[in-house]
Amino acid sequence: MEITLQNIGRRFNREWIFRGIDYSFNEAESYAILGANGSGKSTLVQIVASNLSPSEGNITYTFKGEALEVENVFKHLSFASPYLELVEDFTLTEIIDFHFGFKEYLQGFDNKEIINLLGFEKYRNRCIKNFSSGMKQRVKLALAFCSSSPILLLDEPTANLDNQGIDWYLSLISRFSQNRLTLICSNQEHEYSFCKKRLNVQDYK
Ligand SMILES: Nc1ncnc2c1ncn2[C@@H]1O[C@H](COP(=O)(O)OP(=O)(O)OP(=O)(O)O)[C@@H](O)[C@H]1O
Repeated sequence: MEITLQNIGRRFNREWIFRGIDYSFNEAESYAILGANGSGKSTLVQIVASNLSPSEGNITYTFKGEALEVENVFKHLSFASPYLELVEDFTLTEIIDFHFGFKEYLQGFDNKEIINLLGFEKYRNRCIKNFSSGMKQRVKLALAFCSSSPILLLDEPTANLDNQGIDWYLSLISRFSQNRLTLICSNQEHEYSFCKKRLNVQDYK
């Protein structure tokens, strides 16, 4: 999967958040999207995910050498962010089944293996609404990691995680970002230190 941004800009009302982004995200590489609070990292990743339209410019997706229609992009990406809501009335095991009603499992994973990866065996029948914010964040990451998709988008991946949770993320990110185009929105070095490529949205004010 390759994603090309041509002269991308986004404004809310009259305020331009960024303009003139020309950039290519190449297959199976890892990118950090950097910038201060409010600089537009989440806005950019929402545009890349095709959840938000750019106010100007073009974005193109190439999958296996062929152009991909914008309306089909969602099928090829996994996304985790603190502002993404989980269905609170589901138990852990139900939410995994629900998620994988729409997505395919990464090879070698199923409901049980994801619960093992989370280390949440004793919480399998607990409702998501009774999970702590850090536990929910781990679930969001595990669902994204274990979905078979060529694009992995993580916005503030260690938000709400304690030191143990951060270590859990760090122990997994290299493995799950391998062979997929990975974008990490962050201003915390530990979250993206493995990314060789960096795009700072503040360079496009
Ligand atoms: N729907 C919206 N309507 C109006 N303004 C918005 C909207 N969404 C975002 N903004 C504004 O766009 C700017 C960029 O927000 P964004 O969330 O992309 O920043 P960020 O770099 O991800 O910030 P943070 O590091 O705090 O998460 C901010 O000024 C924000 O208030």
